[in-house]
Amino acid sequence: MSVIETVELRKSYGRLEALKGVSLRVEKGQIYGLLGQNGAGKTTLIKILLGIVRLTDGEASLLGAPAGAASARRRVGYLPEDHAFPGYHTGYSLMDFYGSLYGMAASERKKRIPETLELVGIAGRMHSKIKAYSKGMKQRLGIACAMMHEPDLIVLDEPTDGVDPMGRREIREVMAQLKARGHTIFLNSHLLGEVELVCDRVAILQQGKLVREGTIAELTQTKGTFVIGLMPGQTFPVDAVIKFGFAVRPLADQPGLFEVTLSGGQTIEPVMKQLFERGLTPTHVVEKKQSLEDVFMTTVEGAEPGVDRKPRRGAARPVGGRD
Ligand SMILES: Nc1ncnc2c1ncn2[C@@H]1O[C@H](COP(=O)(O)OP(=O)(O)OP(=O)(O)O)[C@@H](O)[C@H]1O
Repeated sequence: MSVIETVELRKSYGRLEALKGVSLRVEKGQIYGLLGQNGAGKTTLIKILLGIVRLTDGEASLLGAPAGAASARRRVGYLPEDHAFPGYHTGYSLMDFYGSLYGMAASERKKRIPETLELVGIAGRMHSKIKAYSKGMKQRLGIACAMMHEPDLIVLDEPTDGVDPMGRREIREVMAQLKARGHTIFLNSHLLGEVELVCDRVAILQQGKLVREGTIAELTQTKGTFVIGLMPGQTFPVDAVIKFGFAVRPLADQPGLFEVTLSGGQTIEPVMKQLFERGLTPTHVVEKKQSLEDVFMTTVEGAEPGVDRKPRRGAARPVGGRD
């Protein structure tokens, strides 16, 4: 049984189609990232799963039950985006309040609150007022509230929003610990570097459609593109390599390195042969990997007419090649 499953999920708000047939599946124990530009439909999908809004068509299930069923909702923890906890509460009193909403007994809350706050690293401040907490502490308190009742699935909407790099790393560690304890995490975040570090699988939504889905390794793999560097003072034989049908371009942001792209069943051997025959010494030969940000930008490029995008770093135009 999948933790989350949607099949051809559609949602319209009046004439606006926020989701246009989204099918995805999240398995137990995964950290699953949902990506997309503003307005792509991420929050709508989460709200349907949690029964906050109704789907228009298709199917959505949560922990084996139809989305929104009370039996499944009880087994979910949710950290909404832009939450604002009352500053007069302490971390402890807020969690006590949440625990009572979850229906937890007082004795259970007394045990569970310090344990959970310990796990997210703010147990030492549990009796301080929330108004004195930093943004990172508030986010960690939000995660603690979402996981207090030991849910099977934890839905985190922008958990690292506004948090400094150190705090983000700590939140990543909390997510890794939750995964190790068997929780499934569904993460909605704009911070692609974070997502790349922590997620097992990722889905990219674009204007209500699922346009990419896979493991981080699958999505970031760039088959057939190599980055080659030579000993200082040596010149890369660009023309000779192009003659063999490879595309070559210097990397604008890494002087001395060249990107060589293979096509149609080529291997890198002829390029290496050219280098060795010329007495050149390659000091760097690495098959290129894209960052998740590159994948995301390539995927959504041109999606929003009129948006002025900055050129990506190192995105010089390739020369040569057969395509
Ligand atoms: N209650 C609503 N009524 C009408 N339109 C809505 C409503 N909620 C969302 N929308 C629209 O549906 C589309 C998807 O919105 P949604 O909030 O799901 O996107 P998102 O990917 O979560 O965006 P963001 O990253 O900005 O939070 C947007 O065009 C939005 O304006």
